[in-house]
Amino acid sequence: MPAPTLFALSSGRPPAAISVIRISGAAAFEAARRLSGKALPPPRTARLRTLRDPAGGEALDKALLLLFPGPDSATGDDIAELHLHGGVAVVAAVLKALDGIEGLKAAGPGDFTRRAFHNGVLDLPQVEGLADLLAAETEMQRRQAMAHADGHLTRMAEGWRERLLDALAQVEAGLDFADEGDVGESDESCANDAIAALAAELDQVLEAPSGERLRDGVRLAVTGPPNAGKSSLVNKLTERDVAIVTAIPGTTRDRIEAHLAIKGVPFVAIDTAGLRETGDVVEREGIARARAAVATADIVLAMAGEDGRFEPVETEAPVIRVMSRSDLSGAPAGPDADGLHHLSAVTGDGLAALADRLVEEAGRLVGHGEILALANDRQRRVVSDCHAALLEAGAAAHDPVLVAEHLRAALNALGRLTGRVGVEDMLDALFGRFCIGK
Ligand SMILES: Nc1nc2c(ncn2[C@@H]2O[C@H](COP(=O)(O)OP(=O)(O)OP(=O)(O)O)[C@@H](O)[C@H]2O)c(=O)[nH]1
Ligand SMILES: [K+]
Ligand SMILES: [Mg+2]
Repeated sequence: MPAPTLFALSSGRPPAAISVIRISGAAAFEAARRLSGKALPPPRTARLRTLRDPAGGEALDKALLLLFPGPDSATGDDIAELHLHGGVAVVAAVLKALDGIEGLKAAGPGDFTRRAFHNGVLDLPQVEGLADLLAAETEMQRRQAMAHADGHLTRMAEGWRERLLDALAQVEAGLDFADEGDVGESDESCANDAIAALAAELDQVLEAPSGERLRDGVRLAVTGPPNAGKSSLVNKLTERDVAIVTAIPGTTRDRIEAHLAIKGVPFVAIDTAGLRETGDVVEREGIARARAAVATADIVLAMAGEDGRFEPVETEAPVIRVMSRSDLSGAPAGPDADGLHHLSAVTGDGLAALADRLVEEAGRLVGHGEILALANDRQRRVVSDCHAALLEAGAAAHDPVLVAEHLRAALNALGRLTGRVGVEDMLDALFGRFCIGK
């Protein structure tokens, strides 16, 4: 059965100056012809047309009509695009008219991208990159996502695949000629070198940060005794009033998370309850949550209390020690010889130095602006499977039959990376990340 022709509003929610409706599939051009009632414009050339309801002939809007013939289109199918006046009723009327055309069906979230995947226009890392691009909020996220949507990992994986196929061909040639003395010998040792080299390369890729943290934000927990100035600092860093600040110790009870970007690096700042002994059950729960936030943070900002003392911090994450109120203490703002950051949440002095330090610490998790090979944990898992299979192939070097088997397992892992094999179970979740009309 041929896939239905899908339509959807691809631009944002009306009212807007302009709204774009996309129709994708074998019946797209016929639907456009029925709406516009005239000869279709040449491909990729916009023409002004009066759109009419094919059912009653009523004029619905004057719109631009654009056609993108498959397979060189965003979905690989024929696509017709209608650029309408973005009024609520205009868009609703055109969508209703499309719904009335036989063979057309309203698209669900990610349906167009799913079509592009099935038509081979995009592979899985590109689809993931596209989803990340639509969600990107900071400059570093945008650059990373765009590189992946553009095929950064796809090209790397293609190179790995070719090298694996080469090695496999050499090993198999060795097997075929095994009864003819030492014909396959040199091929085999060539293959073993190639396998070792690729394993070393994948090892480096796996060692480097993956884009997971870049996507979700580096988790930055702020901890310390009551009145240390934690909430004041979080408000200052995020340039918003996210947390209540008062002179009363024990003001913050709950954990408060706020997103912010420093030099394009995404962070999630977590304000927490001040650490102290207390009989108050609510505050005690807040302090337990504070400790949990610190234990799972990527970076911890430990702030000194008003007496200048630090509470012990239990975490594996790097800890940056901060002393606030430099405006009162007169301490020079910025890091001192011990790496202790003096700053003022009132004047903002010392904040830039702290921001630089945070970006530097975050580099180990999100890189320093270079495009990361792996964008997420799924990609990391399959590359790790591929790497493990290569190590097994290396360990089995004495037995070409086993080597070939492990190389096939490595190829299978690469197939899962690009979406050529065995990924059906994760596709629904992935396409569900898109909006309708994408
Ligand atoms: N002068 C000055 N006052 C500050 C500074 N930072 C915080 N304060 C004041 O110190 C008091 C406590 O600040 P908060 O930000 O509420 O401290 P906290 O650590 O969040 O306190 P709890 O939530 O109660 O644990 C408030 O009155 C702030 O205005 C600073 O850098 N300079
Ligand atoms: K307080
Ligand atoms: Mg607070």
